[in-house]
Amino acid sequence: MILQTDTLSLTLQGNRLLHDITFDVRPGEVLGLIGPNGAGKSTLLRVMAGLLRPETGRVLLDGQDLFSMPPEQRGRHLAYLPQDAPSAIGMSVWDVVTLGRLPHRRTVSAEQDAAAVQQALNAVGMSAFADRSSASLSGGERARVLLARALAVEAPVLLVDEPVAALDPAQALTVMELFNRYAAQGQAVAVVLHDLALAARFCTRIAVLSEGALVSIGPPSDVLTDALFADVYGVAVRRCGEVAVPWSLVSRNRAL
Ligand SMILES: Nc1ncnc2c1ncn2[C@@H]1O[C@H](COP(=O)(O)OP(=O)(O)OP(=O)(O)O)[C@@H](O)[C@H]1O
Repeated sequence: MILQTDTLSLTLQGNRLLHDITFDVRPGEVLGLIGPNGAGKSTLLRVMAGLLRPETGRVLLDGQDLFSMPPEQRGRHLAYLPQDAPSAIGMSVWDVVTLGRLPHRRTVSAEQDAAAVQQALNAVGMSAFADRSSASLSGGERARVLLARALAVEAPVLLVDEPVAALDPAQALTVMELFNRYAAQGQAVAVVLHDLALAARFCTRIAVLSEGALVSIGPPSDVLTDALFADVYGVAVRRCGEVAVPWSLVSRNRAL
């Protein structure tokens, strides 16, 4: 399924959070959403997930307006991992991941639900933790369980907000490889990232948000230019092979 935004704009409490955003997330791709703190990435993802209505513009899923879809249908088509998912105190890991099956209520068998939960736990390497209380997990373990909850939806479109922020380098690579595998199976993945080396390596295309506007979109090598780093982040980079490493502040005032 293809998820498109059409001239989205949103102002909340006098702040213009999104301005005239038109782009799409296509089946078979991992689209990286990057940009400075406060650029509007999470807000955009929430609108794309149908959780926040845009002031103007539309979100279309295979051409159908997302906000006119019954919530359970929308929930089966779109899986969303928020940046700050609350901890489910007292629930087991298995039960937390099972929450991802709620949109399928009464449409599939209990065995199918259990198989999806098991597969999601396997995918993030957390099946050995199934019976543990979610309250007892480390930060990185909790992040992987919450990702498993989104994977358990088995949705054709996956929207994930900073899924690797709490992960060590090996786990971060594992998760990015997982997104590439999902995309190779035909799913559309949109992922908010701050790690630009991971974005360059694993994303099919990168969309750059700055101050609520989409300032660039395309393949990583076209988008991640020295000018982009200077203009959007206020940093100069050093290049180590294909990887651009933030190296110095172009303007200390701008970057702060
Ligand atoms: N309900 C709201 N009312 C007013 N302003 C808001 C609201 N929600 C978010 N904002 C503001 O909108 C801007 C964008 O927030 P958002 O969380 O989308 O940024 P982000 O790009 O995801 O940032 P980060 O990289 O720090 O997570 C921020 O300046 C934030 O303070």
